[in-house]
Amino acid sequence: MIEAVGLRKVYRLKDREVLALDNVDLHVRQGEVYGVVGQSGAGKSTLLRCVNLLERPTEGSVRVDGEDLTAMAPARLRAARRGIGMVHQHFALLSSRTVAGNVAFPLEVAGVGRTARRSRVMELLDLVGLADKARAYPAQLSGGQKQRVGIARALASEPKVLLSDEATSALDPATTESILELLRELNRELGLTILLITHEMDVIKRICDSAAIMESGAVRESGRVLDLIGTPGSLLARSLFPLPPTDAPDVVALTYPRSYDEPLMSELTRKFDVDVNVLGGAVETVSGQSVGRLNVQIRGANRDAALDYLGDKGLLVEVAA
Ligand SMILES: Nc1ncnc2c1ncn2[C@@H]1O[C@H](COP(=O)(O)OP(=O)(O)OP(=O)(O)O)[C@@H](O)[C@H]1O
Repeated sequence: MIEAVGLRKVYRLKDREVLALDNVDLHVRQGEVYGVVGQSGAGKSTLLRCVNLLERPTEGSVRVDGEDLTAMAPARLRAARRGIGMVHQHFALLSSRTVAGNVAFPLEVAGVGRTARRSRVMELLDLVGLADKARAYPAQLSGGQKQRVGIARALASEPKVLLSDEATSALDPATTESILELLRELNRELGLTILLITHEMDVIKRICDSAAIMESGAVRESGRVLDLIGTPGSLLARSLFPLPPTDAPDVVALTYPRSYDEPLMSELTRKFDVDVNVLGGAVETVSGQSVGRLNVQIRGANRDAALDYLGDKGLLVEVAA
């Protein structure tokens, strides 16, 4: 759905150059929620702006829905951009227009007639749960409601792809949760492909099917979230499920890359006669699977056989050095 290949972006300043993207590839499948995560300055916003060509990459190509945006003349590019919605961190609403007026704005620009516009705006407000706020002004809304307006406006031109630039960073945790829930629903119900950037690991855990970790303009790791969690040495797994340091003896870090029906820990104690003590960690639902990482102390004469057993079951077993 989104195929970016070999993206490089160099910003030329007066006295120096900044390499914001360094040979970045991105493959976002149709109908998935894809998260790009990284610290400030990693190049996430530049990547997002290069995907809809708000920023022209210095090198590389971007295809959205099979069309090469980088090769398009300006008029065709403007038309193609209507198929890509964008949601902003600070909402970017017009304060002098009502909620309905904000959502109607892209429809007006696209030349949609008044009657069709009105019914489309009400449909969109209904979709984001704001049908009763059509006549309110942005200043009368909460942050979460403003973002719902931003999302409705982004969907006005019926895009196939939604780009989200830190859509929840300015919101409190409960509101973040409800906006993420809304994005997930829109993804499922409309088949909308969502590419989001975030600095919050929790966003990846909550709604992303796939993810990329960026650092210094480059992608360090990318793929399906569950696959990455099951990959030895994964940065994503460590970032999603950080383990507190421990100096207790005989501790192993266990990564569960999927749900298990069988009670593995009690099987260990029964089959191998070892003592098992969970010291810390977290197990959470990601893409419908219970996955996580735990620090577990395993002691007894058959410890090595017990660890092999867990490895055979598909757990990642990392023995502290
Ligand atoms: N218009 C610009 N001119 C010059 N340098 C820029 C410009 N935009 C971004 N940069 C630089 O490019 C690098 C990547 O910035 P970018 O904003 O893409 O990172 P980011 O991961 O989105 O960070 P943040 O979350 O803080 O926005 C940084 O070093 C930044 O200073």
